[in-house]
Amino acid sequence: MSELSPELVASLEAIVGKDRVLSDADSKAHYGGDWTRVYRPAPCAVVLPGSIEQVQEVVRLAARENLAVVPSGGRTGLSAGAVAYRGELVIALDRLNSISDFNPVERSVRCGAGVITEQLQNFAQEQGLFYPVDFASAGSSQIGGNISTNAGGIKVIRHGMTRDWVAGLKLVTGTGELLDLNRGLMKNNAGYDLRQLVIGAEGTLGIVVEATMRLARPPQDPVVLVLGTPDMASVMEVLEVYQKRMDLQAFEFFSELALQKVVEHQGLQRPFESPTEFYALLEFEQRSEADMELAMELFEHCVEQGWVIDGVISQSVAQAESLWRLREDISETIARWTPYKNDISTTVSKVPAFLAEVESVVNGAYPDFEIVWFGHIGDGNVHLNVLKPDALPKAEFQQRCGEVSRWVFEIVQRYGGSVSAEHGVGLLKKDYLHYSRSALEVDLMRQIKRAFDPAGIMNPGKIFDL
Ligand SMILES: O=C(O)CC[C@@H](O)C(=O)O
Ligand SMILES: [Zn+2]
Repeated sequence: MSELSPELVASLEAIVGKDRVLSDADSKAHYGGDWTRVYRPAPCAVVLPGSIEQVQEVVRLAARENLAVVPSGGRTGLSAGAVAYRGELVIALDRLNSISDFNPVERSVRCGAGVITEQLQNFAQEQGLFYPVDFASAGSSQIGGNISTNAGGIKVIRHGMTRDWVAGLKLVTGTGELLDLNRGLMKNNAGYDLRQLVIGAEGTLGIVVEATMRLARPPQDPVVLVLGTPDMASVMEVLEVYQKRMDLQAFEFFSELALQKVVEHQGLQRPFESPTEFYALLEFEQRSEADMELAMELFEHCVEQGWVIDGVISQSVAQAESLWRLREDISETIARWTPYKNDISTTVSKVPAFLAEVESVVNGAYPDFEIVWFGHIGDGNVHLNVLKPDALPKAEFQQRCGEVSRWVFEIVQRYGGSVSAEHGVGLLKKDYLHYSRSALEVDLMRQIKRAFDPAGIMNPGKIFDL
């Protein structure tokens, strides 16, 4: 359905208010898409409910009318999980953006689905606490969307994914009922943990409307090291050496090409003069002088072994932040080349062999394309971005990369890895799901979806087809 009938518009307006149903072209393009930029947004309309009850009423109406809905948060997703591409109704959660019920004993806080990640991070800081899930899009992404994609980011090695911080959540199912899952309990073995099913379900089971999020103690003075390494195998040696002796907050990596792009387009300084194939970025807490001494001792050991060629260590919080930009700004910087994205993972110990195989396949397959490597190597997760040459039409580029993807995913499958480590499946990785999940698993997912959403109206076509 590309346009809503006047009767449906009137029914929706009666629920959410007259100016909260949008059907102009700009609003449809804005709320109907995400950062994937592969699919053209084509919703029938956008509604902005102001309460949980209104979300329920809109979903009940949609179920009666057999109208598909797409929940929309900060729309920073990279797998088209929040793209309305075939006349769906977009339900944008922006107005459910209040933070309440802070509980210092539990170290938890209640967030509407539309609370921006950074808003929660700032709130935690005001209470002397810390919300540790962090990534470059934290200024736009919303808690409901983070939960629906189980967002990861740059501190997973230390603090885990969004899943680890959700103490409870409320979900509006495909029939418009409200589930209150786990209610903030630390221990609750009374049956299946439906909360965990909803986390990462990409809106296919219902709409997350509220969550109780846990907070952590803030880390002490963060120190950042950027180390230049001759190859990927050395990056992994460095990881092993540091992890054996220190509790790392982060262990990220990026290639020389990624660094060149970021330095050129963001006006940043190189960390040091000598270029190396790859760079590792480590963060640790400095609790005492001994931490710094240990970090330096390990650095010297890595240099002696030939795993590190050069390095820099932050001397202030400001310097730590500017070193982080070398890694965090990569995704946004390369967006101008409409890259073909892979977000693949395997278990950490298999990473060196896994990456060697992936590297040889992509280098052979894309002799004429620029390939940018970066990611959360300490979690076994790399982002492999292939940049589109300006002269090549988008469709042809996507098709060529899609063919190579199959070879990459065959390697992923052999290594028992994942075709989507943190960005989700959405529309973008749907055809490749079987490389990571068995037919039985996908069939069980379908049955679970039917139980939550019998009419099949919740973000249909995402992850798998019914
Ligand atoms: O753009 C990408 O491929 C990755 C984006 C994000 O997950 C990151 O780690 O920066
Ligand atoms: Zn990432």
